[in-house]
Amino acid sequence: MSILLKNGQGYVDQKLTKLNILIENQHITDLNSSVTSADQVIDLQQALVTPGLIDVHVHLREPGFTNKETIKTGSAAAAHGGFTTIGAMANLNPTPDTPKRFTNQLDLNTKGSVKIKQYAPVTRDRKGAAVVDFKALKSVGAFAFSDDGAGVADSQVMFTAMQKMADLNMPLCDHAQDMQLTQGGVINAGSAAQRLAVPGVNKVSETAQIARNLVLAQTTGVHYHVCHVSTKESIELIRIAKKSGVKVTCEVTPHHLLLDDTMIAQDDAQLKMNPPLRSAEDRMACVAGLMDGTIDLIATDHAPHTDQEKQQGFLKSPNGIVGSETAFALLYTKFVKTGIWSLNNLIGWMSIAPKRVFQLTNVGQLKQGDLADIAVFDLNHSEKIDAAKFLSKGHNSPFIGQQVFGKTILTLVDGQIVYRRG
Ligand SMILES: NC(=O)N[C@@H](CC(=O)O)C(=O)O
Ligand SMILES: [Zn+2]
Repeated sequence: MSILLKNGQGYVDQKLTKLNILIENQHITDLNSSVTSADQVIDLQQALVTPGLIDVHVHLREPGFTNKETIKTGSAAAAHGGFTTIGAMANLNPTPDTPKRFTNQLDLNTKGSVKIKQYAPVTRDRKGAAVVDFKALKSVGAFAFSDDGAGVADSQVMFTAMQKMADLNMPLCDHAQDMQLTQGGVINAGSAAQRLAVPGVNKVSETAQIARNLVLAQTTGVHYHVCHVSTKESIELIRIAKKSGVKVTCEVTPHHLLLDDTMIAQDDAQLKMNPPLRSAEDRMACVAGLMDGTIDLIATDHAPHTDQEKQQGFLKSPNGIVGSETAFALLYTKFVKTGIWSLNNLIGWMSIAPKRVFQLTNVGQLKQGDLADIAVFDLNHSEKIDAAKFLSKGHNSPFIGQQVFGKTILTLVDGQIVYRRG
């Protein structure tokens, strides 16, 4: 089976180039082929071709919470967003915390239409008490470890985990949050929380946890990756740590780049997530952190919940918003179309950097000979974000109704079409 993607354009060696991509046996055999026929020929009409996007922070919810999402719907949503590889978090039921459970999880994950890299938790059942058998879980395919959804509270547990992971050369991905300092807050502690009279989450709950973990990471030499960084002070600490040689990397979500708590007008749980939307100053620090290299990559933290759950307001709703199907278009429209970032920057943060930071294998990056993991975007037309078009079960997005450029036209995984715009 061969596919010819003709009349595209994309970045090859940092230069925008015309592309006629020939795909044979799952691989890109030529980026600028002169052949005119293939089993399937698709005219891209000058659309943008990128390496398949990579999202290292996704919640797929299966098993345990399939009313919110399944592996099938979550991976279809990823493909709809141009993602060809995703990192699936371990806050599932059962938690994939033993080799047997982990192997069962990998079996379930084969239902997905994109490549799923599976996280294992740091502690048994993500309870923060006993560490898992890292070596055994690595040997059955864990690509990284995270208790995401909760921070690892106990310093000794974190220290032990980091020591063991350093020996195994595995990344520890930290949902950095001190639950005692969080004190039942539901949105950022600040003017919106005051105005709406709801309990606030003080930003020190994140920053203090990162400070402790950076010290432990420096001592152990582990690759310490901070998930969804959100405060100016956290970013400043990471900047200093990087300069002093700590092996630290971090990610930021689209929503922490696009939204802040000054935009919270009323009690609306589509704006409730963890970490919460911070101040305008924090948001600007996230943008600056990406641009100066302190923040390594963008990850969505796609966290689907049911409509019913999200209709309960700030006090009762669960944390989280969906992100897979809107990330590229929103960021392209807000930052690239306005000239703040180059297209190359955005592709770097959404594909090249995640592959490099996590040393992902079996992932193609738009090079001759690579696996054909490819996304194609329409940069010339704008559309309203419409929840009825989501392939995710979750509709919990604060971006519904926004007019965006950069909708996905086509996504291929190993040369197979996994999404095509109708
Ligand atoms: N990021 C979120 O707001 N929610 C995550 C878990 C979490 O990190 O709290 C979820 O699994 O729903
Ligand atoms: Zn998290």
